[in-house]
Amino acid sequence: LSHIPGPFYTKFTSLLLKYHELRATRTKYIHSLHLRYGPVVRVAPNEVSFASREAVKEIYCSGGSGYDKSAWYDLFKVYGRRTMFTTLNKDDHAKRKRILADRYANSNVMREPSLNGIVERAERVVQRCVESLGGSLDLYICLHSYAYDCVTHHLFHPYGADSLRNKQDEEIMREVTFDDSLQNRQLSYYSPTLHKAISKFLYIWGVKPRETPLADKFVLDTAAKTDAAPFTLLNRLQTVLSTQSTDNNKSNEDDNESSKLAKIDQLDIAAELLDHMVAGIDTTGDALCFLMWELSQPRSFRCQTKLRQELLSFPGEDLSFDKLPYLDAVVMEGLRCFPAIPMSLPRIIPRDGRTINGYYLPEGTTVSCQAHSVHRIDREAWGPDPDAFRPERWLEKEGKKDKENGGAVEARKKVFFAFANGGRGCVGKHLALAEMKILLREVYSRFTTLPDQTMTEKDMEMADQLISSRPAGLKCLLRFEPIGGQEEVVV
Ligand code: HEM
Repeated sequence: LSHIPGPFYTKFTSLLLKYHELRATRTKYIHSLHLRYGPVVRVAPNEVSFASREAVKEIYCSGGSGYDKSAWYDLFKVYGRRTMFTTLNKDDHAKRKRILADRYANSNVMREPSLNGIVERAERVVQRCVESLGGSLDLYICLHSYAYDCVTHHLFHPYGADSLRNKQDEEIMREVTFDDSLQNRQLSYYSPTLHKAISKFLYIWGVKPRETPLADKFVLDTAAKTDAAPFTLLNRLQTVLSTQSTDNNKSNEDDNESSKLAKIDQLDIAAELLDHMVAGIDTTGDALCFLMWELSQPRSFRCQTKLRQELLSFPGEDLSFDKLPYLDAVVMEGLRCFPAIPMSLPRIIPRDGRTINGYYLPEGTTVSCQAHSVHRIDREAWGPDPDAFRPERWLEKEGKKDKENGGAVEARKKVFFAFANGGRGCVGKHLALAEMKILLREVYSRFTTLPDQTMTEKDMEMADQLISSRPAGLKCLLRFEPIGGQEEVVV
């Protein structure tokens, strides 16, 4: 890869990259290389990072699902099983996705029983805000509880969690959210032998493996239920399992639709559900946390006020959000500036190699895009102020040049990478967006939010985890002021 732009040492070694991975600063390091070398940069002898429209399209969307995932995803196996997320090749992935994608379709998420569960949980957050009046509220905890309760509602209803009110459920959320296994898991990936040899010492040094016994047990127990609500993923997976057993009793000639799907057993069901539960907690929790922190800064008061004005002009019942374009713009801009998964999503160059952005890459090269850079480097899409939080960029009228590119906002949406892109993009996107919009509507139509004075910018710096990113201080204290005085807050 020596013909590709990048620091000279990356021709010979990946040590600096690994150092940044261990320090939880990989995303920022790669971004600094993009700022210096442009949209294509060699980051290790066998790895290239891209930050361009063309690369996103080729790596993640060509042939529908883009290139196969790299073996790095083995780190995320659950109960020793591969899930949809950890499946490396696209055919197996497509089989699993066919089973469950309809549970995440917008039409299923926007159904009343699904949506009402989210609204109920958002009201519990408002209750917490009310209780905090006169002091501050740790939104980091509160929003992770909200995300946990919402996602388990969608996966398991009526067996979803209630961590916003129940301490035992909160313990499960904390176990997942405060996981500190980054370094341990990286070492097990890069050097399994060394990892095995020194694993006991690692524990003594505080470099712990991922351990979530409470969450594991909760999901194993709940996944065995056979009477979950029709809109849930558990219901869908149990139905497939029972159809599969019936089909096994029929002759081969009778083989039907289920043969096109991956075969699953009870442990696969639990693994898939645990994966989705974990995928739905930190992502939505952190995305909302960074966004509400930004809205609470003096520099963004203008946006907070504009959002409130819109919410108060269309109060209440309409849950489709059609009449709330500024809310949509705030959420999009939040996910652009603070994507919960800001880092590289590694894929492998297929047989015979490929050319991306004019550079030939041989088979087996690791390639990736990271949302943090894709959302900033392309000045044509983002303009001269990519680091500014400016929701209006999602509402701007088209200029002449934009028209040629298919419209300013439409063009921007094509580069938007917070949920990745193509057939392996985020299946929970509609659920996440509904959770975010409902929560912001419930909070900002009642309160002004301000940062607590004990908080520092450092507390809210982006700290990489294995796949997502969280505030470095593991807290986000905000103060809530009722817009019409204390007695006006109606939950
Ligand atoms: C703001 C919130 C969220 C963001 C930013 C987000 C982002 C992403 C991204 C970038 C990916 C691709 C990862 C990769 O290629 O390695 C992904 C995949 C995935 N997400 Fe999300 N996600 C969010 C919320 C959710 C929620 C609520 C769920 C609910 C269950 C979910 C479930 C999944 C699953 C199962 C996959 C794997 C999809 C596949 O491999 O086909 N996500 N997400």
